[in-house]
Amino acid sequence: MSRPTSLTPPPEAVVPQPHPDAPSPGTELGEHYSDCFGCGEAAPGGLRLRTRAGEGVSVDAEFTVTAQHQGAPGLAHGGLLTCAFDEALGAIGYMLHTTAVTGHLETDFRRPVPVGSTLYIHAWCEAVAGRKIYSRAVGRLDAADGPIAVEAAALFVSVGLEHFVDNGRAEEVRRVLDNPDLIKSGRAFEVNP
Ligand SMILES: CCCCCCCCCCCCCCCC(=O)SCCNC(=O)CCNC(=O)[C@H](O)C(C)(C)COP(=O)(O)OP(=O)(O)OC[C@H]1O[C@@H](n2cnc3c(N)ncnc32)[C@H](O)[C@@H]1OP(=O)(O)O
Repeated sequence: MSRPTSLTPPPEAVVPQPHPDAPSPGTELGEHYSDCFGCGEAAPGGLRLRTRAGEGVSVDAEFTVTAQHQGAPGLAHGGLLTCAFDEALGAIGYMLHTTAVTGHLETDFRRPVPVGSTLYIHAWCEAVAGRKIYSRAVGRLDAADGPIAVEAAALFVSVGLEHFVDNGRAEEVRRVLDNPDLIKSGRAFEVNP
């Protein structure tokens, strides 16, 4: 048996079912916040991840690597690839109807990801223990059944709206509270000032 880590679900963890109000498989999840670097349309140079609800507690996402995402010439920066996985893994919260933030995230880079390629990410929840959500993801090059380029494992922690209101910079928080449309509706996040 391998050594337990912070990514090892505790014995009391359960395999979750999708929330009864979770979006059905194939539903486009859209951006969760217009300025989000991972999914927002308004974020300059952002990843613009496109995410759909998957089967069970899972999501599928696509990320096309542009010249703005380079680390080495013509190759994606590893940190930005990790960002794409953070975003996809975070979207699992929609399937559980909770808002969760990353506590711990590990990424394994298996092959280089060239500019112009599209990473097909499948992310799923393995277990939930109280507020702790244990998830994994795999990213394949240029097709849903393409070669594996990146794998990730994460622990997310469910938080309330106050996490964002209390910790975010006041001007952005105020802007969102004044215009809840900036946080997309029809998702797990409800902004009720
Ligand atoms: C204006 C309104 C707008 C609203 C708009 C909403 C927008 C919705 C946006 C969503 C966004 C998603 C975007 C992508 C995902 C990010 O990128 S999120 C950004 C990156 N992550 C962060 O900034 C999180 C920073 N960390 C924290 O805030 C706090 O450490 C946490 C994670 C909330 C936990 O703190 P806490 O709530 O005080 O809870 P705590 O008791 O410490 O931990 C709870 C449990 O988790 C365990 N745990 C916590 N961290 C770890 C860790 N790193 N390793 C192992 N175990 C851990 C603890 O041991 C504990 O276990 P138990 O004792 O229950 O067994």
